[in-house]
Amino acid sequence: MNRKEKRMETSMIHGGKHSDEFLRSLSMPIFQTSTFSFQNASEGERRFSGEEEGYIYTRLGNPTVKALEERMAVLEGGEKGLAFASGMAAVSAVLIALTKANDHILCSNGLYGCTYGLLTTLKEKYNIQHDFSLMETEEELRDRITDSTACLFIETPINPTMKVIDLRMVAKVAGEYNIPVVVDNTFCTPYLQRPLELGCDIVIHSATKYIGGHGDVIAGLVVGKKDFMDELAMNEQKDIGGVLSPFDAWLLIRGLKTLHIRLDRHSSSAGKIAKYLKHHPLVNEVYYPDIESPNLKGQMSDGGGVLAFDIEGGKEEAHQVMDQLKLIKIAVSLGDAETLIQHPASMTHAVVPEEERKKMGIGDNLIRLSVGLESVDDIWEDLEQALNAGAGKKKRT
Ligand code: MET
Repeated sequence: MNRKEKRMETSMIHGGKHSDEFLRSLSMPIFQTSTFSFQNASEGERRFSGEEEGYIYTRLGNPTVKALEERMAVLEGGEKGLAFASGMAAVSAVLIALTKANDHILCSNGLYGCTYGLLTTLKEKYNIQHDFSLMETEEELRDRITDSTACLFIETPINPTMKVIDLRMVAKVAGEYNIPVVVDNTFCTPYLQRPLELGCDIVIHSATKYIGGHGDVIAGLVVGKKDFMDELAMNEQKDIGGVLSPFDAWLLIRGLKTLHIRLDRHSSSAGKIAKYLKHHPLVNEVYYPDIESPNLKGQMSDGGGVLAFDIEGGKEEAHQVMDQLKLIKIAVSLGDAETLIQHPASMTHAVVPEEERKKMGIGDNLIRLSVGLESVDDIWEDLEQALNAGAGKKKRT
């Protein structure tokens, strides 16, 4: 059976490694081992030289981790996947692989705070410059590309402003200059958006979020073309060494099996909450992807589970609303069964200087919500009472 031909929901459960290899175990076994012994010294030598395939040491490869990597490659429609110890381990490995000193990285107009922090480090240490582009038109994008641009790094939807970028347009322009396009697909997962099919080159995930889905693992994933991924495995993954543990890989394999069902519910609940919020008098603006927008041409199959909104006031009012919540947890992260709320300006994006934050559209009154799997009515009841008790109290006085 050619598993690549199966539909997405089936591939989430069966894609990649065939379990027949492991005593027909239905669930992928956890190879909780640091190393693999050789039958003799010559076998060890052959494996190290690459003359013979086989496991050596878990930092260099592990069957449980490989099963996850193969499944992700199938789901993203890529040639090869690699797993990392965190989303940031994946981002840093890819950016280090694609750049050298004095290069330039062109980014979407908004990035997760730690990705921004990494770019700052690369600039300070290796003079790798970065710029932000709205990526709304071909002209503006062309203007921002320089002779030193080594890659485009894009979040879509952007964390936390939820702005979406037309990946087909970006991939077309970048292709004219032969510049690789890297997409952080964390908010969508391949179930909602497949950047490689739209012409992009490398996909990154914080698998901590929807792929894990249960708030119990920190992990990162990368999918791309075999040549690039082989280099990434041999250099940045192996030698920097931010690899995923076999147990954490197993948690992600388990998480993937229900990803489609979870995301259907996350999306439908988030869509409803976005609508309710739009009608709330104390909410100024709601940010949730408009998948019907003409430039997206069906790029996203659904809106996903994250939204953001501006309330009346600033940081103090935002914190006040959050402090009134009873069911919803104040926590950074997203994609969990639990609804999570956070204040980007003082939490996930606090490291971004205020001026830069404002340019990205992250005001002090912006709140991000990751809509969980609880009853949508309970989520809304909690949010509504918190808005009324927090911001409302302030407004009335
Ligand atoms: C350590 S801060 C945040 C974690 C995660 N990337 C988020 O956006 O919530």
